[in-house]
Amino acid sequence: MLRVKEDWQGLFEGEGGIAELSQALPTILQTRRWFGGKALRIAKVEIADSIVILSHPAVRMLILRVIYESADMESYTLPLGAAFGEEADRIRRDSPHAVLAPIMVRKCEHDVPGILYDALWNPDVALSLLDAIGQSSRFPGTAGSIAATSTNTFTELVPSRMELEPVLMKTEQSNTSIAYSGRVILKLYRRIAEGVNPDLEIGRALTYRQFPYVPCIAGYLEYHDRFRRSAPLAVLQKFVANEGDAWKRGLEEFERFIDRLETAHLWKSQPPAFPSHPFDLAQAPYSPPPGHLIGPFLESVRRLGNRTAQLHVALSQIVDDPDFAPEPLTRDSRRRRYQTMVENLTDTLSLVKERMQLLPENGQALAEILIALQSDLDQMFSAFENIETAISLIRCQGDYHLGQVLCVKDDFMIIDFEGEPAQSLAERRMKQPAFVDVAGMTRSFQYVPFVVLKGKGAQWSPWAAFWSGWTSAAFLQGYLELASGSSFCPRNSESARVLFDAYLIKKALYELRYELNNRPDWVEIPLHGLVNIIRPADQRQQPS
Ligand SMILES: Nc1ncnc2c1ncn2[C@@H]1O[C@H](COP(=O)(O)OP(=O)(O)O)[C@@H](O)[C@H]1O
Ligand SMILES: O=P(O)(O)O[C@H]1O[C@H](CO)[C@@H](O[C@H]2O[C@H](CO)[C@@H](O)[C@H](O)[C@H]2O)[C@H](O)[C@H]1O
Repeated sequence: MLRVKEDWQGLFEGEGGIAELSQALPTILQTRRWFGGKALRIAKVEIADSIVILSHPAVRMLILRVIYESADMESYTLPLGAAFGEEADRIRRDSPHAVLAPIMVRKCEHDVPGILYDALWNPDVALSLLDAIGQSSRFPGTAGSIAATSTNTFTELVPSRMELEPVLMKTEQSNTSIAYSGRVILKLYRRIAEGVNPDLEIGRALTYRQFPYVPCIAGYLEYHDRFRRSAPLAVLQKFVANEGDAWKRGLEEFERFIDRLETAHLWKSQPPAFPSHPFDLAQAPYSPPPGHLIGPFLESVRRLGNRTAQLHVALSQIVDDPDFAPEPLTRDSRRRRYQTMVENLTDTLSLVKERMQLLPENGQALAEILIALQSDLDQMFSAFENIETAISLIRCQGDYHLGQVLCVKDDFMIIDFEGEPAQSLAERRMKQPAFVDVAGMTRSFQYVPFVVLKGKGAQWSPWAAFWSGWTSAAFLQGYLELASGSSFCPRNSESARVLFDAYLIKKALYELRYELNNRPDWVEIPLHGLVNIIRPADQRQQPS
C-alpha cells in the first residue's frame, strides 16, 4: 500500500514520495500485459520524467526507466491518475484492468483510501490528448516535455467541435489504443526508445504519398528529454472500419474448410498430393480440388498478395529520402546477414536445449529433430550468402503476419510498422529483402490450422498442410503477379527460392524464440514449420 500525506501528488514531490512510488513500480509493471520485461529481474525503476497532461483532476504521463539486473535498460510510458471514493469504486467495477495499486492519503488526521490507475481509461484524458494533437500543444515536464503535432489530415478526420467518444480498445497488445467514435485511433507506445519509430516514420511517408492500403496519420505525440532527444509516444491514425483482422478471418476460414471436408466425408482420408514448396505450388492452378475446398478465401489471400506487392512497390519508390531509398544487396551485406542468421540459429538452438525439459512431449521430439538438422539449416543460409542476384533492399513491414492486416469488405488494410519487438530501433529500420514480409506472412498460414486444431483438442491432420500450402501459394501468386520485374524481386526463380527459404527459416527461428519466451504451449508450431522446411515430404504425415 502506497502512503502519502495531504495529496497523492506528494508522490512526485520530495525524495520520500518519489521513493515510495518507485518502489511500487516493479510490481505494478509486472501485472501489465504490455510490459516486455516479465522474464527479466528488475534492479530498479526510476521516474525519468512526470508530465502533467491533465490538470483537473491531475493526471501525469510518467516516463519510466526500467533497469534490469542483466539486460539493457528500457523506457516505458505510464499515464497515471488517482481516484477516491465513488470514482475509485466505479473504476474497480467497470475497468478492473486499469487499477494499478491501492493508495492511502493522510489528510487532516484521517486516512483516505483510493487507487492509482492507468489514466488512459479516463475519457477526459483521452479527449485532452486528442485536443492537444489538434492544437499542436506542448506539455512541460520535470525533465523534458511532450510535444503534440497534427498533420494535414487531422481537420478532415476530426472536424472541430465534433462530439467524439473515446473507447479503449480491448485487444491490448504491445501498446494501448483508444478509438474515437470510429473516426481516429490513438496508439500509445508503451515501450519507447529515443530515435525514429518505424511505425510513425513509414506511416507518415505513406500518408504523404497517399498510399491507399495503410491508414493515414493524423498526428502524433513525442517526448523530448532535456537534451532535445526525442522519442515517439503515440500515433493518431484514421480509424478503419473493419470486420476484424485477417488472423481471425483465417481461423474462421479453416473451420469452414474442416466443415466442408467433414460434410464430404473427406477429413479422415489423405488429401491429393501437391508440390511441397510454395514456389512450385504458386505455378499450379488452384482450380478443384483446392479452390473448391478452401473456397473464396483463396481469392482473398491472392488479393492480400497483391496489396503486399503494392506496399513494397510504394516503399521502393521513396527514392528522395535516404532512409527509404533502395540499396543493392551486395556481397558484403549478404555476408553480414548470413552471419546474423547463423548467430540467430546458434542462439535459438541453445535456448531450445536449455528449455528442453519444459517443452511438451511432442515439442521435445520435434526439438531433437531440429537440433539434428542444424547443418542443413546452416546450408540453406549459406546458399543465401552465395546467391547471384541483383536485387535491392527496401524498407518493409518487418513483422508481417495475419494479425497485422485488417479485413475491410473483401479487401485489406496493412497496419503496425513497428517491426519485430525484440529488435532495436536501428535494426527495425534497416532495409531488407522484401521477401522478409512474404516469408512472414507464409508462416502465418502455417500457424492458422495448428491453432484451430489445438483449440479443438484435435490431432494434427495432413489437411492442415494442404490448407497452409495452398493459401501460401495463392498469397505468393498474388504477390509475384505485381512484384515480378521490380528491383526488389529476384528475376531468377532459383535465387528467389533460396532467398525465400532463408527468410522463412529466419522468421521461424524468431518465432521459436518468441514462443519459448511467451507461449511455450505453442512452440511446436515453429518447430514443426522448421522441420518441414528442411524435410518437406513430412508435411503429409503426422509430426513425430
Ligand atoms: N487504423 C486502425 N483502424 C481500426 N483499428 C485499428 C487500427 N489500427 C489498429 N487497430 C486495431 O488495434 C489492434 C492493435 O493494433 P496494432 O497497431 O497492431 O497495435 P500493437 O502494436 O499493440 O499490436 C488491431 O488489431 C486492430 O484491431
Ligand atoms: O505483437 P506483434 O503483433 O508485433 O507481433 C508479435 O506477436 C505475434 C503474436 O501475437 C507473433 O506472431 C506469431 O503468432 C501469430 C499468431 O498469434 C502468427 O500469425 C504469426 O505468423 C506468428 O509470427 C509475432 O511473431 C510477434 O512479433
